[in-house]
Amino acid sequence: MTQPEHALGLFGGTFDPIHYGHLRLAETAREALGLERVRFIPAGRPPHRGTPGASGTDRLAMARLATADNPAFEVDPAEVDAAQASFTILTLERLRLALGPHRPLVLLLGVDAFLGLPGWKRWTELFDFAHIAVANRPGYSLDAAQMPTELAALTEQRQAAPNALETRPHGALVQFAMTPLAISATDIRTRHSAGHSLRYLLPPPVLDYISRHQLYL
Ligand SMILES: Nc1ncnc2c1ncn2[C@@H]1O[C@H](COP(=O)(O)OP(=O)(O)OP(=O)(O)O)[C@@H](O)[C@H]1O
Ligand SMILES: O=C(O)c1ccc[n+]([C@@H]2O[C@H](COP(=O)([O-])O)[C@@H](O)[C@H]2O)c1
Repeated sequence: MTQPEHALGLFGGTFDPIHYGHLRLAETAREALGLERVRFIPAGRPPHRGTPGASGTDRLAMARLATADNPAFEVDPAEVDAAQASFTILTLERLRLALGPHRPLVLLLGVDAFLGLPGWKRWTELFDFAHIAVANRPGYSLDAAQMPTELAALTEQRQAAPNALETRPHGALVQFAMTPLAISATDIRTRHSAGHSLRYLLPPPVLDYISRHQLYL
């Protein structure tokens, strides 16, 4: 009999720059959802937003610096290296092909990203490749009454307990609670360009990278 495979967390983002909100989300997901590892996937050309303030190379470098001290974290450069826009469905197709049909894959999203799901390319097919796990974020609510109808319907249909993630490779929707952190990359960029301190919002090696490379001025 084959052993069940451990779940892999997939965490995509523009990470412009990566901050403690991202890192805490990933660490909480790892622990709360029993993930073996979390793979950070910086978007090369993120859909549905303008060109990031830092290049893909810089955002990838910062993600590597931020995650280097956590043995359960890894960084996937594929979206930064790709020529095309970073559509999540294409990334999931690629990873499912590479990792085989049995491994549980868990796409990690903050609730703001989840609320935008109906605008994503082939969004209903995401569940054919992965589970989705949603974290709280200050300022956003998962209240069904405030969701687009199609998202509320999908939530009702797919919602499962976290222990469902290990029992099948894809298809479940779960929520998990992290310590609320009102940190955003937009706020970090704005503070920095105004000459304000970024200390304690992101890891010191990322702070150092931003200053050495004169980003977000
Ligand atoms: N403080 C936070 N708490 C919970 N989730 C977060 C937080 N910051 C980012 N996320 C989640 O991380 C993922 C990547 O987010 P992203 O890289 O766009 O960061 P951001 O801080 O929202 O950036 P920006 O302000 O540039 O939009 C998304 O799923 C988002 O919901
Ligand atoms: O696939 C899509 O259509 C799609 C649309 C918007 C965002 N995404 C992905 O969602 C993740 C978070 O996006 P963002 O803009 O909040 O950093 C990132 O991995 C994006 O590539 C994906």
